[in-house]
Amino acid sequence: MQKSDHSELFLRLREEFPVFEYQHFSVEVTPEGVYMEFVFNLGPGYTFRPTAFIPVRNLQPESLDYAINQPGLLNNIAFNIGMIELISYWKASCAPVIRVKPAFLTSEQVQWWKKLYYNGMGEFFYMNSLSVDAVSFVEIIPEGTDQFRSFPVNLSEGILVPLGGGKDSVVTLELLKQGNRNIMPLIMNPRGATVHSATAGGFTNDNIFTIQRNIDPLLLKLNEQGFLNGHTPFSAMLAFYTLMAALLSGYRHIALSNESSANEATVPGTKINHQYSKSFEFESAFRDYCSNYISPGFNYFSFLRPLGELQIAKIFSGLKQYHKVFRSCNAGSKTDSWCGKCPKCLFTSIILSPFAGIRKTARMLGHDMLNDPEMQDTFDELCGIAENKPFECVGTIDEVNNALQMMLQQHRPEELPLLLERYEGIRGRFNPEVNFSALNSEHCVPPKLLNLLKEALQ
Ligand SMILES: CC(=O)N[C@H]1[C@@H](OP(=O)(O)OP(=O)(O)OC[C@H]2O[C@@H](n3ccc(=O)[nH]c3=O)[C@H](O)[C@@H]2O)O[C@H](CO)[C@@H](O)[C@@H]1O[C@H](C)C(=O)N[C@@H](C)C(=O)N[C@@H](CCC(=O)O)C(=O)O
Ligand SMILES: Nc1ncnc2c1ncn2[C@@H]1O[C@H](COP(=O)(O)OP(=O)(O)OP(=O)(O)O)[C@@H](O)[C@H]1O
Repeated sequence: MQKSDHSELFLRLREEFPVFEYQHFSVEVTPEGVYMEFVFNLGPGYTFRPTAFIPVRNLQPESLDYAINQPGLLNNIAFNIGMIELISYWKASCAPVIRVKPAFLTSEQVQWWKKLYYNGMGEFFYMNSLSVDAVSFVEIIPEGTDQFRSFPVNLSEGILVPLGGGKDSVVTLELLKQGNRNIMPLIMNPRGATVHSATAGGFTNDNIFTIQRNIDPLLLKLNEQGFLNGHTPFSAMLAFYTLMAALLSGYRHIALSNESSANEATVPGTKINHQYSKSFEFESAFRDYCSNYISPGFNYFSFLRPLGELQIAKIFSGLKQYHKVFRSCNAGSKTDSWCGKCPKCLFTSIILSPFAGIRKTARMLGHDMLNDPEMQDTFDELCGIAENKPFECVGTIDEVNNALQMMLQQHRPEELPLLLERYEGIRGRFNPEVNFSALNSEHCVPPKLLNLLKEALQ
C-alpha cells in the first residue's frame, strides 16, 4: 500500500460522523457452538454487525459446561472482543468520540484502550498522512452501568498454539509437541496453509480449535466508496479471541509465536511499528490487562520471544515436514500461495537461505526471489539502505544483514544470486559472530518451557 495524503478526507469524515457507538454485544452458547455478535454504529444507515462463531466439535463437554457456568467471564471476554473489533469499523471515519454502551470502563481501562488504538493504528495514521496525537485523536466515553471484574478460573495446563500458516508458529507447535506438552492448534478463519501446517504436525480437524470471524460487509462497501482504510492490529484482535478459546477449551496457556524482532519500529526513530501488537510492549500490556480486568487464570505469552528470526529460521530449516505447506506470505494467504513480489516473500528467502540453501529455499517458495531484479527496492528497504523498513512482518535490519553476510561467506562470488552481487553490507549493521544459543531475556515464557527452546538451539 502506498502512502497517501488523506488528511482532508479525515477532517471531513470526523465532522460528518462525530460519534462512533459500541452499542451492544451478545454471546450465545448453543449445541452447535458459541455465537458472538457485536453492534457498532456511525450514524443513521451505518450499523455494523460483525459476528464470530466457535464450533463445539473440538471442545470437551466438561470445559464447555465450566464456561457456561461462568456467564460473567464469558460476557466479559465477549465485551472486550468487541472493544478490539470496533477499531476496524471506527477507522472508516475516525469519529472523534467513541461511546461504549454495553459496560463501564475505569479510567485506567480507557487509557489502556486509547494507548492500544493509538499505537496499533500507527501505520494507519502514517500511511494516510493523518497528523494525530495520542490524547486528542479520540475520546472514549464509557456509558454502561455494569462493570465486569477480574475473576479467577480453574483451567488445565494445556497449551493453545495459534497458527498463522508461516514458519514461526510451526516452530512453536513442533517444539512443544516434541516436549510432550498437551497442545491444541488454534486457527482463526482456517485457510490452506494454516490447516496444512496443523495436518503436517499430525493434527486432524477434530483437534484443531477454530474460530470463524466475519467482517460486516458494510465495511467492505465503505472501503469501495473511499472511506478511510488501512492496517489494523490483527494480533491484538487475535489476543482477545484466544481468551475465549482458552475458556471454552479449558486450556489455560496461549503460546504465540512473536519473536523479539517484532519490537523494532518500522519507521526508524518513531513508535510506528507494523508489528506493534506482536511486540513485547503489547504482550506485557495485554497480560496485565487480562489479569487485572478479565482473569489471572489465563497465561498469554509468546513462546518465541527469546529468539530472533535467524534462530527461528535455523530451527525451521530442520522441520522438513512443513517445507511444502508453510506460507509466510500475507498477500497470497487467500490463495494459499507465495505471491513472489512482496517484502515477506523476499525476507523469508533471505532468512532461510543461509540454513536451507539458496536453491532449496527458492524451490520451497516457487520463486527465485534473490535473482529477481524487480525486488531491488524491497531488498534495499529490508537491509536498511532505504529510509524505512517495509510495512510487513519482517525481521530487523541487523538480522537481514547477518543473513546476507552468512550467504556471502558460504558462497564464491560467482555463485551469488543477483541481489547479493552488488550488496556489500552496511558497515556496523551486522554481527559476524551471531550467538545462536543466546536467548533474549525479555520474555514471559514459563521456566518449564524455556528448556525446550534451549535444547532446540543446541
Ligand atoms: C487486513 C487483515 O487484517 N486481514 C486478516 C483477516 O483477513 P480477512 O479475509 O478477514 O480480511 P481481508 O480480506 O484481509 O481484508 C478486507 C478488508 O477488511 C478490513 N479489515 C479486515 C480485517 C480486520 O481485522 N480489520 C479490517 O478492517 C480492511 O478494511 C480490509 O481492507 O483475517 C485473516 C485471518 O482470519 C488474516 O490472515 C488476515 O491477515 C492478512 C493476511 C494480513 O495481511 N494482515 C495484516 C494486518 C498483517 O500485517 N498482519 C500481521 C500482523 C500485524 C499485527 O499488528 O498484528 C501478520 O500477519 O503478522
Ligand atoms: N489466522 C490465524 N489464526 C490463528 N493464529 C494466527 C493467525 N494468523 C496469525 N496468527 C498468529 O499470529 C502470529 C503472527 O503471525 P505471523 O504471520 O507473523 O507468523 P507465522 O505465520 O507463524 O510465521 P511467518 O512470520 O513466517 O509468517 C502467528 O505466529 C500465529 O501465532
